[in-house]
Amino acid sequence: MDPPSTSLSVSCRGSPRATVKTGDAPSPNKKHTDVQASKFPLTNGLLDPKDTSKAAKGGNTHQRKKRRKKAGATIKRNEITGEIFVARVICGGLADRSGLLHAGDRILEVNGFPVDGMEPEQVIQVQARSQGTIMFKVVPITERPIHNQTMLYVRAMADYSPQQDPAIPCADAGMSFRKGDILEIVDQTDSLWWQAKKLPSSMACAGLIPSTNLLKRKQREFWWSQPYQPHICMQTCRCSPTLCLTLLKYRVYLYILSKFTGFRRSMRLCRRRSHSTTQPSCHTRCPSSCYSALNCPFEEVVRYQRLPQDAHRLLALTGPSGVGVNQLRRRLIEMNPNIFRGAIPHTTRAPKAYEESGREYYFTSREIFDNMVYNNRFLEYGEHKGTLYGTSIESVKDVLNSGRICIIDIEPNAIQAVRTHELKAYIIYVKPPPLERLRETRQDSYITTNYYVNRPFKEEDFQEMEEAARKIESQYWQFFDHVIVNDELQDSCIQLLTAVRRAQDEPQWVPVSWIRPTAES
Ligand SMILES: Nc1ncnc2c1ncn2[C@@H]1O[C@H](COP(=O)(O)OP(=O)(O)OP(=O)(O)O)[C@@H](O)[C@H]1O
Repeated sequence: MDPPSTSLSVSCRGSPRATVKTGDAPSPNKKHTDVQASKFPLTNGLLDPKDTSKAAKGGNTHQRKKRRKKAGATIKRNEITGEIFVARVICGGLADRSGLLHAGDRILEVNGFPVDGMEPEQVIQVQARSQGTIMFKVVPITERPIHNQTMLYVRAMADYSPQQDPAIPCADAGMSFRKGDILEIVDQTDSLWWQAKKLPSSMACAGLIPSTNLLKRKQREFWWSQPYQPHICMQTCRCSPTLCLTLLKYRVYLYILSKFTGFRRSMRLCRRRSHSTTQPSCHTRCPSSCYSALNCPFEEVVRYQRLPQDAHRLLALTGPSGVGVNQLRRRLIEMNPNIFRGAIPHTTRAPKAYEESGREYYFTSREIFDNMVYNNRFLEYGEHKGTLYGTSIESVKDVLNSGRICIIDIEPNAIQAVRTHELKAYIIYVKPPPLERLRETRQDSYITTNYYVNRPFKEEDFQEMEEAARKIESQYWQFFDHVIVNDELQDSCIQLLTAVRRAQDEPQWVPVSWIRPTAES
């Protein structure tokens, strides 16, 4: 005897209902094309016949798109038998909420029209022409797979747009995301196409996104299709420190910031140079400059709330040269030096008469410094006029272990070095305001360049800042926990204080490896 088929009717005035009839058994899957099963309009999960008629009879495409909502299922055709199947049911959509349609169900009829042999697009047209109740006659899948879905949250490391992805089974069911977005993966049944929701979100319905494996595959294919470019970054910094440093050619700016204890002379790596150069450098501890979404298109994250007895999270400010990173850092420390501290840097230069090792700097020999570089003990380091400067992990930990909040400014390519289980850095990106606001707000400010200390800002400084910001954002946006547009300085300081409080006292998404350390982390 044939297995039973089911007629599903979805009504605008009542709950979805089902009746059982007889029909054919579904055939085994062959080659399929997914298409969004339905675009009929829904109001609170029910069909709205008025909207259906409007959408069918009139209005431009945009209006129609706006009125129509997704039914939440996609269909596919067995290319050999011509049978139409439900390809997937989108989590949270009408079909899912009704509990009546399941992936693998074979569709026999839509509103009395037999659909066998039709193209999926034709099936959709039949459905789109329907008003009010839409009736599906289906043969339910005999063995529904049991899925033990585990909750997975990820941070996207790349941008994705379903409309620009020819491989997506159904672009209408796809969900776009931008790097840095937090996604809740609600369904991983299909190893290639996951279902996800963007957080924070009020959207009931999930969207299709490529899985990690699929993205990696796509990125590998893209990478291989690119012309060969020699890559000379020495990621591990296991090279001879002297060779490494010679390659760096970094300059360091020194500012005497304050006479207060804990206020160090800032080690300023030359931002201009590092942002304008296309050569990758190896002056950071981790291979951050080579960080590639190829390795990890999604980063698994968990919600982390610092406990009162835990060390504070490191605050790391970054941004284009001249934007005001150091000014903001300095103001925060000035506000409360008992709470906020910078990390004392190491240097190979001789101490001046008034300087004391461990106060302004840790004064070390070149051999010791080289050794520290070799053992990856610096978050970042550089050379200026034959002298080496570096911020060590140990000096950051000293501040954190003293119960204070450590605030440092870093180059963007040192971000990965501070995103660790032990430092749990909260990354704040300081972004320049639009050009006209830069001109207005920086009228009485001074910039320090490679050649001048404290000269008035010029138009080219603003242009360079904008350009550097664009590059930083395109490469590192996914790592920023907070963004401050440094327009009015006073406002930015308030925003910084708020961000600092949030970082320490409110739950945040952090890499899962910080909470459940793995062998690699
Ligand atoms: N919002 C602001 N409005 C006006 N002036 C500002 C603002 N923010 C910073 N400045 C001024 O801009 C100048 C550059 O700031 P700062 O030294 O902090 O830059 P930076 O980002 O640390 O860059 P670099 O690393 O190249 O030194 C300083 O004179 C500072 O006082």
